[in-house]
Amino acid sequence: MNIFPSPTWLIGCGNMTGALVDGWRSATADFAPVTVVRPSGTPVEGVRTVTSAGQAGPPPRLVVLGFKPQQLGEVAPQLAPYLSAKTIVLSLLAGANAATLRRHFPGAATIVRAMPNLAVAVRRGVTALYSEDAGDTAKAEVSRLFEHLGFGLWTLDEARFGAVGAVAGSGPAYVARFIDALAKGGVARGLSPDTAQAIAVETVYGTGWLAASTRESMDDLARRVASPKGTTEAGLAVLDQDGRLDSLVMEVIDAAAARGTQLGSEVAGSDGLLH
Ligand SMILES: NC(=O)C1=CN([C@@H]2O[C@H](COP(=O)(O)OP(=O)(O)OC[C@H]3O[C@@H](n4cnc5c(N)ncnc54)[C@H](O)[C@@H]3O)[C@@H](O)[C@H]2O)C=CC1
Ligand SMILES: O=C(O)[C@@H]1CCC=N1
Repeated sequence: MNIFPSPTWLIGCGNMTGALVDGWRSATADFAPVTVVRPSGTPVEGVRTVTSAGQAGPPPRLVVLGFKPQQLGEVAPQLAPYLSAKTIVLSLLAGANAATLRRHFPGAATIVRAMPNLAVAVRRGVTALYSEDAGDTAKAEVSRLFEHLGFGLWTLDEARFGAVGAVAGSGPAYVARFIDALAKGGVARGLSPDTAQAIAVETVYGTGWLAASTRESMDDLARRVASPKGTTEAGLAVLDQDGRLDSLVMEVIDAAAARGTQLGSEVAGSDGLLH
């Protein structure tokens, strides 16, 4: 399957870009146009890997930024000379807004922000996309990359992009914590840790699948589980008391969003030119 603009460079290949590569591989993407640029040179199975942009070959049509936001100020000047007026810069960097990215890559054709989550590795990810300057062709090229990796959506503004990131980008970590808490409940009642984790994972997986299949409200789904005066109702009374789960999750999302804003300011100042 040909989904990559030619040439495509992946700058950095850690947890997130690695998850994208896993998803693309399982979707049988053809990696021939792709080069991974990573200082460590650690090979990526089936993908040409080099240690610097200077070794990557002809100027890229697409560059995926997959390093840490804090590295933007260091990496952008090394990369910018290789980008042309035909290059799409696709940034995965949390917090680095479109204006900051544009300042770092003034010569690129288009700047697109993407906020995927780790489940792209198994092609069940959620990816928010945002651009202030992408035309239809660039949007189609970027959409093609994500359409086999789960649910992707272009957001109308950067605030909504941030909102999807706060919920879905970070979401797998929060869900992992909830699974762990469920499993601990099983261990406390005598299950082995392995069994407890397996049933907690399968319960969350099955519930997500059910919810996605029926499209019913979460209230209705919970009501179908909780028999009047039954066991679940007793559990839900604790979970719902004073709306404490809602408040806790709201605090969690607020904290992540606030860190995103803070990261944005740190990164905006990292070019040494402005602010
Ligand atoms: N981990 C996640 O679930 C998500 C991460 N992101 C974003 O993805 C980006 C990467 O995050 P992770 O993969 O989690 O981090 P990571 O630490 O696992 O990977 C970072 C990669 O950058 C590479 N790198 C370091 N210095 C470099 C340089 N000078 N030039 C090129 N590459 C260099 C490293 O070799 C490493 O492969 C971040 O900007 C993050 O905000 C976005 C959505 C979700
Ligand atoms: O934690 C982070 O900063 C990145 C962005 C979303 C998920 N991981």
